[in-house]
Amino acid sequence: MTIYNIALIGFGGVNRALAELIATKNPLWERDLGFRLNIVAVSDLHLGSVISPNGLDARTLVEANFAKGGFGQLSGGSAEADNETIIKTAPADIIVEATFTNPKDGEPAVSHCRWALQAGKHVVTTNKGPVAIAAAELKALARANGVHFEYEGSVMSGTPVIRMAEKTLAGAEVKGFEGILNGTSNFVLGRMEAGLDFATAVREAQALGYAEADPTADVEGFDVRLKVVILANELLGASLRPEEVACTGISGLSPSDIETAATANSRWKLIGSAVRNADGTVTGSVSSKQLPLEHPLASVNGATNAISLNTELLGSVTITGPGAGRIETAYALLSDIVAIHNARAATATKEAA
Ligand SMILES: NC(=O)c1ccc[n+]([C@@H]2O[C@H](COP(=O)([O-])OP(=O)(O)OC[C@H]3O[C@@H](n4cnc5c(N)ncnc54)[C@H](O)[C@@H]3O)[C@@H](O)[C@H]2O)c1
Ligand SMILES: N[C@@H](CCO)C(=O)O
Repeated sequence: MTIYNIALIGFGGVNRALAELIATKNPLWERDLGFRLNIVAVSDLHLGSVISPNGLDARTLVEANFAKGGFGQLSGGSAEADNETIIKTAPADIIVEATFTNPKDGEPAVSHCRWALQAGKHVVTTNKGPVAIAAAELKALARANGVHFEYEGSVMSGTPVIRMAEKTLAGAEVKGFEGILNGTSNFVLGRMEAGLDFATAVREAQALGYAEADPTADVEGFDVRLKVVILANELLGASLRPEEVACTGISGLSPSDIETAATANSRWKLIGSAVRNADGTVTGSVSSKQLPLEHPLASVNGATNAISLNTELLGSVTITGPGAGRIETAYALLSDIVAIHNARAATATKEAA
């Protein structure tokens, strides 16, 4: 049986949910997936950092109500978040990066990923910053160091879209996509349709763990812009940068806009899309659109996301599922670890043959 030692960078909603899953699901994973996870280090800006080479008890981590700097009370702990030391020196096979998404330059998460890959450690992340801004560099670094850089949860949380499009739809020739790629804004639009004001609806999305640390990114479309860049670069072979994608959000929509759309049998949706043009270039955009009720994306509600991939051989293929949420996103991290485990097993089999 394989044990993967993991270090959690950031201990907010998503990584805490992963620890919660580890506390209850390790026996199941051991039986069904062939590995278990052991948390050997955690670092969080608010709580501090801790290294325990033999492993920390996941349940204690989740249940203890640590105050600011609280990891300082643990054996091997410090009240300061020393990410660099943790990433470089903790005896971890996999670094799990789930700090806040910085839509401007991806930092400090880009550095976290770089340090880990240079140290020969796999990286799994739900953080959109490093993927949208530095994927090419980080993938090259991973290859050079014989490790993996995996980021399924950076788009549509645990709903498989990146791996599904790349592996299961290989050869179908994706030509473009359009989708609802932000759970918070979709949830907020639905709550406004139910009569709530914008600010209350955003607060609800925050309480449910859908929103970014700064929800401006959700409602102004910046979060979707990162996801459009990630998918365009990954699936359409583009090398877009976020500032090249035109972007408007939902904050300009008033209750009367929402009402007018309903009267016209339509609904507002924040749509992210990209298309490969005839000359081979790729154009991406993010904007709120009034969709007729019969449009396939009009009936996608709450924090659910959906994406329609336009393919040469199959026509339109639509994937729908959770686009945000703590456990849903922690599942994406697990799916990345499963991918690493399966790739290692395949290499071992090849080498043995
Ligand atoms: N919550 C979701 O539904 C969801 C879905 C997909 C992707 N994501 C992404 O996953 C990441 C984590 O999301 P979350 O919901 O857990 O966010 P969160 O705000 O709940 O947690 C982030 C944690 O990171 C810590 N942190 C911030 N900067 C740090 C630093 N420099 N060093 C160490 N710790 C630091 C914060 O103290 C906080 O505890 C974000 O990048 C987010 O965009 C979240
Ligand atoms: N804040 C994001 C999280 C998922 O990336 C959303 O609401 O979709």
